[in-house]
Amino acid sequence: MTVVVSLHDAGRVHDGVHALKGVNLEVSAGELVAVMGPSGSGKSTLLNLAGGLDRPTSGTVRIEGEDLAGVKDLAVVRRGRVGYVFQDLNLIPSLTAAENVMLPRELDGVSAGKARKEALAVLAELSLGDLADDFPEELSGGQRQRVAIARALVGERRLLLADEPTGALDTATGDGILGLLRGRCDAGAAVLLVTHEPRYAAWADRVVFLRDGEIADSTDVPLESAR
Ligand SMILES: Nc1ncnc2c1ncn2[C@@H]1O[C@H](COP(=O)(O)OP(=O)(O)OP(=O)(O)O)[C@@H](O)[C@H]1O
Repeated sequence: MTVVVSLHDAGRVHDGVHALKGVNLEVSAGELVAVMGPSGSGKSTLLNLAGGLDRPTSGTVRIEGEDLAGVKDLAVVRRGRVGYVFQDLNLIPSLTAAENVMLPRELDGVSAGKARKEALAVLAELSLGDLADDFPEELSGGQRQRVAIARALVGERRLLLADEPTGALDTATGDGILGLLRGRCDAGAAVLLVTHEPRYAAWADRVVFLRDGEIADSTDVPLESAR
């Protein structure tokens, strides 16, 4: 299987705090890896490095074989290859749901017409088709969460990163989101999912446990689990 993202001995120091220490991790196409661990163990830092939102202070991060240390503008790598669902939803309040989802594609040079078509298709997949022209403030918390997820999924990105994507959602909707991530994964994406919930980790192929910035354990999830 093609390795989509790899961290080699990757570390990140924030103001003297070792948020991540010498982490080695590879996620291949078709693989969903759940990242678990106590608060402050480095889960978000790991996701930020894997997605090129932040650079390591030691070690190497590669996305589809490309060493990010040699990339001047990480935004280009992110927009084209990485979908990221943030903990805070980060929707732009002055744009409709569809426009929020279209934005990363338009920034990539896709025409407005094509970007809208893609956005409407993903929104429909997330049962948000009727709300495409609503603004974030007109949506419920759960609906906003799903729009943020639609924005991460649009455009066939090879690497999807989700930081507690089910946080504001009820169990049924959360299961729906996991099903979607799993579907993208089975279609060839690599997915890294931070979650505190074992029921969601059961959808993963592998669970990585972080403690004090290090991988304390890594376990393959048996196929007969919740999936
Ligand atoms: N920008 C920053 N500046 C200073 N310290 C930071 C920064 N980001 C993270 N840290 C520190 O790095 C460590 C790891 O943080 P991180 O957010 O990655 O953990 P986490 O496992 O995602 O936590 P949580 O589950 O609470 O979100 C913590 O000690 C945190 O205080």
